[in-house]
Amino acid sequence: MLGGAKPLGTANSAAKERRHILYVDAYDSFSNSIVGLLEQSLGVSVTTVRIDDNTASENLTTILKAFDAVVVGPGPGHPANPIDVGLINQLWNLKSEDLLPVFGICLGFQSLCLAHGASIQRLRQARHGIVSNIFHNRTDIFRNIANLRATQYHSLHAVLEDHSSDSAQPQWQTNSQCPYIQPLAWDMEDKTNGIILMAARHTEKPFSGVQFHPESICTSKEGIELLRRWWIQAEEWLASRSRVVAHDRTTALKFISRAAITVTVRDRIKHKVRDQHNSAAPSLAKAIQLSTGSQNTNLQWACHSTNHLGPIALAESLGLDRDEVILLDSQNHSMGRFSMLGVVVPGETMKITYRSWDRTLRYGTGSENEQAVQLRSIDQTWPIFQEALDLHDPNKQRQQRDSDSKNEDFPYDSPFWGGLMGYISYEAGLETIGVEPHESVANSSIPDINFAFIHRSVVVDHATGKTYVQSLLPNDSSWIAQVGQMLGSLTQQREFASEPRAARGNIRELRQGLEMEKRLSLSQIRTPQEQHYRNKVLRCQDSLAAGDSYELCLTDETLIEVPKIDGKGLNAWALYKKLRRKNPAPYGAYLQLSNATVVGTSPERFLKWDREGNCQFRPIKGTVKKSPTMTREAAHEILNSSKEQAENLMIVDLIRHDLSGVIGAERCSVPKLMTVEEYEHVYQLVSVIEGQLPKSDRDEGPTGLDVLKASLPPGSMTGAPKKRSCEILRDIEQRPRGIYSGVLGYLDVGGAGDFSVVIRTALRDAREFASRESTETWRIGAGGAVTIQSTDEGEFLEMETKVMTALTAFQSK
Ligand SMILES: C=C(O[C@@H]1C=C(C(=O)O)C=C[C@H]1O)C(=O)O
Ligand SMILES: NC(=O)CC[C@H](N)C(=O)O
Repeated sequence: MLGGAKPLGTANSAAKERRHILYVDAYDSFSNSIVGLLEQSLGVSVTTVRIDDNTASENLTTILKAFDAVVVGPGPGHPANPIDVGLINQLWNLKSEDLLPVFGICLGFQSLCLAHGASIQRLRQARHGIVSNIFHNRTDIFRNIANLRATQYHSLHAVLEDHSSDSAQPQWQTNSQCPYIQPLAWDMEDKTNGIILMAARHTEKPFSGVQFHPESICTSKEGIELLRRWWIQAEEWLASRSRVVAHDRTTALKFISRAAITVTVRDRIKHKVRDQHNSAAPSLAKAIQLSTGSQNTNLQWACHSTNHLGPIALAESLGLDRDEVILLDSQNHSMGRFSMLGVVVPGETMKITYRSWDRTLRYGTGSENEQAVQLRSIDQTWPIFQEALDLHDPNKQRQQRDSDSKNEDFPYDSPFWGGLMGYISYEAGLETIGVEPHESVANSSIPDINFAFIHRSVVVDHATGKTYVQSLLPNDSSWIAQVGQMLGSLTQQREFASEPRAARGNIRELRQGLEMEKRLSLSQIRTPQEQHYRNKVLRCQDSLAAGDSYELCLTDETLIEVPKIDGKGLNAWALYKKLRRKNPAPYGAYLQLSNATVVGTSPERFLKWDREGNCQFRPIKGTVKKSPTMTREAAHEILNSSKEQAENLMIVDLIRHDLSGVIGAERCSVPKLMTVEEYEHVYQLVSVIEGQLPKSDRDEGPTGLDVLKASLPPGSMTGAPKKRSCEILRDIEQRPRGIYSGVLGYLDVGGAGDFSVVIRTALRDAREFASRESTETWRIGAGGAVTIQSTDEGEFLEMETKVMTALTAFQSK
């Protein structure tokens, strides 16, 4: 595993001017981790440039004058394809006076070999997320390196001598086909592929590289050592040439697109301030605040011991099940602690939606006062949300009011005090990474961001049996008292369950249930057609074999047509109650908001952060269906196989990259790598990636929302590298995913947040519902990660297993 990397020669280099490395990013999902590793272990400063930055490409030699060395990163595609490597090719032809050390990783390494006579061929079986021993002769960058185990993510490999690739003997000398490329390491363990070139150097120029990934969480710490060896060599070369680096870097930086430069946290902060000046954020955030009729927000709250009263009974007693509402329901599951009810007050609660398709932000407390604002891009929405949260932050408000009331306490054990609740769709995520959605998204009326600003909330702590009733509205103590009374009587009722009341409740429930079952017995379920799905799996594998992706999370949609009776549809609340019974999960969700109905039981946390800035991702990758013959031990064995572990590892590395891009790689850790968790119908392989936001004022440093927006769409639903994988999936799936594959949760005014991945969830579109007379349509998305080791049949069965977890609610008894 990758340990904490210490800067090289700290004492000496502190006195010296920091060296500068230019990192060339080929749109990989591991780049930020590489940048972090370089900064940490070499004590250098890194600037990123993208392969397709035209201005940078035109001015590359000027840019290079401000750098000591270049690292060319991994990426999707083929080194012979100009689009996949962009400006990388220019590096191999630098004039002698412009020459500088270049280190290539994976695609960058292949490009180096290709430019010097090697042929690039497909592996017989691609190696994605595979960890193996690297065989080397302890020279050059491998000097003093003993056992190096390293992760590989490649479909292609460099062949230095055609016709001898089946040779079982590693070569260490140059050959006539590649007279300048000297091999330095090989993979000797792969029976299918034979020996594979793992590292090489140029014999005359300061170019070298590796085929594996030094930054992967599963690469041993010798990976860092190797980079240090390269760096020692690079510095020696620089000293021998007396190469002078331009001190004034402004000219060079002028030619690099700013979108790519912002890798370090420090740069991000500067950008953030600029973003906010540009946007319409302050006025919209103010409008949200003024919708309450007051400039001031106060957090009022009460805490009750409710003896483990669930949020369902509570919602029903408050009549919330009949209208718009958001319930985040952890069901007292071993993996979840809190349940929360966001109260949507008809005509009063501010709803904020954004559609990626037409880039329109809408907000208002009802359709009659809804405002529409045309935005340039989704980037402009985040400062609005952040500003609205900040305006309502009770701690900030208190500081502004008077500094003497510091002892006034807030319910710190409650993770949500109020704020934004709702979801962000998959297509909204696509917009954040610059991927066009499938064109049919234009037909959907479901917003891509769908939030309500929740002033009134109830939070149940299942661990302590306490319930918090909270309001951010001015003078709302009577509501708090009223809910308190309700809680009191519900708790009492449960303790001394008076027969007649319980019976009455049961009769209503029974009637509701019977009616639902009758409709469901008449419903039609259309699951994806097996052969179609299997063909799509094979198409995914074609892309994997070509080197365009390392893993693709393929998905499809199951449609359930339910007959309407007297124009009325299925009772979504009753459906949710049935689903949570059939498939208990820590991220149960019921949401009825702005044209969307969500009924879900997701097992997967996307991202949570607390008010102290501790962030946590919990990606799931690796699924085994439970059955009478599938014992826990057997499931463990399957989930420990190379196929499942590779699948999970790729996503862990991808999420480390996403998180590192915001908080810096040195703040990220992986406390849990590939542990098996048991759910109602499946075993899952789960990892935990954590990070700490830098301690700074929220106005300056990155916030949890910054981490969220930089990590969309969720990596476990895309595959890696994210951008190219999403493009491939769009073309294969031929449909928008909508809310499925998005994230759902809350942004708390106190600074916390928690979002699940929207899976194992049924969805209904209110406009579509209204447009049809006799039936309504529910949709359940499901899929799974396709890797080179998948079988099309296995993937189809896995998709079916996942659909079933949510489909159980639609099956009539
Ligand atoms: C795609 C789904 O699930 C995702 C894929 C998983 C996998 O490939 O094992 C596991 C959990 C989710 O991240 C789904 O449930 O529809
Ligand atoms: N990780 C990489 O850079 C992969 C390089 C290339 N696309 C391959 O698959 O071989």
